[in-house]
Amino acid sequence: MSPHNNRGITASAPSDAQLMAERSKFLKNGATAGVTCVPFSGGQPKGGVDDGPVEMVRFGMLDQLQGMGYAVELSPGMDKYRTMKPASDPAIGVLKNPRYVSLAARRVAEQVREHCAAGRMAVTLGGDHSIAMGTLVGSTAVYGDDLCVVWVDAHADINTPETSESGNLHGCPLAYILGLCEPAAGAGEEEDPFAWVPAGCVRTDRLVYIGLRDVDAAEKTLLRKHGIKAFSMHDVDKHGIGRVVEMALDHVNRDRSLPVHVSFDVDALDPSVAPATGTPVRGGLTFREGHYICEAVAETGCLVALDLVEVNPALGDPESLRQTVAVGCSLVRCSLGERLL
Ligand SMILES: NC(=[NH2+])NCCC[C@H](N)C(=O)O
Ligand SMILES: [Mn+2]
Ligand SMILES: [Mn+2]
Repeated sequence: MSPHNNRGITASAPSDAQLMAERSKFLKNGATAGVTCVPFSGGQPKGGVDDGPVEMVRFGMLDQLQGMGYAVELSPGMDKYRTMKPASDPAIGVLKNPRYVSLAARRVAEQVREHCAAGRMAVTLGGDHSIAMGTLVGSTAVYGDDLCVVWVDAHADINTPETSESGNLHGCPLAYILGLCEPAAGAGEEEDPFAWVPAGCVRTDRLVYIGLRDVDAAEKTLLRKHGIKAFSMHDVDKHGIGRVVEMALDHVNRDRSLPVHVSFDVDALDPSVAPATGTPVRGGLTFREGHYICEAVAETGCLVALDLVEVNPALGDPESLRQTVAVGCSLVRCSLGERLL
């Protein structure tokens, strides 16, 4: 192809970076990915999910983003997430590792806030899903309650300390974010390590779920009580993923004029597609359905933050690990604008 147009003026093709900058409506530095790796497993009992980010990076995640034309700005000090575990962290009620989860999420919040404030696309690699408490505090600190959340998951992760049966905080982040938790009466940081989370920083009408199929009874009650929109796998079967994503975005962001944060739990995918994860549930999204969600959100130009969580390289054989890490990387690439054609 000739670089000259018919007026004889040299027209240079726009660079990938220019294309991306035009495509992201809210990012002043949309050609930079602000990546935060969070090797953290304290929100659930299985070891190994803390190796998720390292494995994704080893698989080439950052090089792949650079190959797409992104500059990568990596948050420093990821090893600190492993060493910041308090010496003593007894359960508070049913909640396990509450102080550790709180410390880690608080640090995530600061690192994500910095990326968002600099106008970068904030990409957070987990780690278990409790870290989304941090990512959402970070993104809403910059975008306020305009921020829309698309939560892609087999689970609703909306248990309160009162409703959680497991005591695992990766099942609770949205309850804190939406402000559904009773403040521990008169409690300071010691009784309520999550007092720093701005309750209600995400509005219940700006949250939408895709992929649900394992929701606790008390969580169903909460979803109904607060009128939170959710598209289960039943809805995906009924309408098809194309229609579901359109309806989901119409619900939170009808005019596609608000910033969007996608929190993608890899267990939303069917275990045949993403086997290496701590709480797999059969009957999940296909490979294409998962990618379609990411591509369709990318096309809106509204994405400002993405979490990719719950990849656990310790679970399953080497092929399960490879497959899950690879799919994690490709979901991130699609979300950041990789196109099939
Ligand atoms: N992020 C996840 N994988 N969450 C699973 C949560 C499972 C269950 N609802 C619980 O609260 O323990
Ligand atoms: Mn899940
Ligand atoms: Mn989850």
